[in-house]
Amino acid sequence: MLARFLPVVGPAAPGPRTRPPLRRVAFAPAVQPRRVSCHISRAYESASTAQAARPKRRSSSRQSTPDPEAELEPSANIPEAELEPSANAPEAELEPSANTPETELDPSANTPAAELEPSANTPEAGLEPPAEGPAPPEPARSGPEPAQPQAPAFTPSPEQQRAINAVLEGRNLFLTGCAGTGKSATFSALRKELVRKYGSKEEFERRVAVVAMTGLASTLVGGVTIHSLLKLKCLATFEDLTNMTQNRDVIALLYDLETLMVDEAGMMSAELLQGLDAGLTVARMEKARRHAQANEFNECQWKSLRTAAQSAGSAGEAEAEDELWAEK
Ligand SMILES: Nc1ncnc2c1ncn2[C@@H]1O[C@H](COP(=O)(O)OP(=O)(O)OP(=O)(O)O)[C@@H](O)[C@H]1O
Repeated sequence: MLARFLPVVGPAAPGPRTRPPLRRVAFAPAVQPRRVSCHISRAYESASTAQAARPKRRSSSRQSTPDPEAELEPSANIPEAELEPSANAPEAELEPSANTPETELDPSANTPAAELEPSANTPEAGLEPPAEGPAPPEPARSGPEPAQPQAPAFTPSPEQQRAINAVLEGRNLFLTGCAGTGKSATFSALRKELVRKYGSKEEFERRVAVVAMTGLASTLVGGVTIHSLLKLKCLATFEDLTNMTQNRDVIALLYDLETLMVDEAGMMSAELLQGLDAGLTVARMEKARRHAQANEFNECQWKSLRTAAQSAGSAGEAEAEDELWAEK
């Protein structure tokens, strides 16, 4: 097998056999991309662990259960029939007239198992039956609601903060890193920072577009798919992309855009990237054209004002304006 990887350099040279050095194939890119790494804090771990281990509500009414594991996860270890004492018996044993088909039974006697036992807080149904009498005291509910463990506020690591600052300063950023290094967390933190920067949701949506390559990913990052943003079909052809740059709605949308956040940008095809670039270029050109038009408009206004002043006979004012005009 090793021979397959030895470089073939021609016929073997006579003389002492020296093993040529093996060539190393480097898979790492020439330019090492900036990586974002993070350290999951202890507080975060303990919070999530506490949430996972939090016993379910009904375990309070089953404190006499000897098995501690069963107390934590009753549904995992105990069959559903054993959860309620009255449910131990099969349905046929619950009612003397069990042989009768269910449809023919008295409704009160033929209630399904979940309805028979109002106290059966089955997790599947999650039913809270109407209280038919005075409710038994429940120590867990009588006091104040126990505080739910919450995930601690996200504190970006220095690397993550550097990435966020770069975008806030208006620089282009390509964020990459291994799985679980905190890219998505940085993405969300950056989104929050931009919402804070623009003050309102409307302004944020006008200035920032958050897109992803798939519908699910776009939902997770609180954005839309890039195809939806650019009004493209799923499998956009080159012609579609060209048409997109002439779509006034799309250009109007890109016109005000200051930041484009793309999740999983590596999934973007070269054509799509090119189309996006073309759309943004057209939008920028349109902006420059309108700006120039606005300046022209100002000049026109200035001229008409000057003409109006002259016709009004205020020669002094007109001369002053002439001087100003000459300065311009
Ligand atoms: N600064 C931080 N402090 C505490 N926890 C963090 C921090 N950054 C990331 N995490 C946590 O690390 C875990 C992985 O982060 P994240 O999902 O953002 O990684 P990722 O690089 O996007 O991973 P993947 O490439 O698999 O999507 C998450 O549980 C996240 O909450």
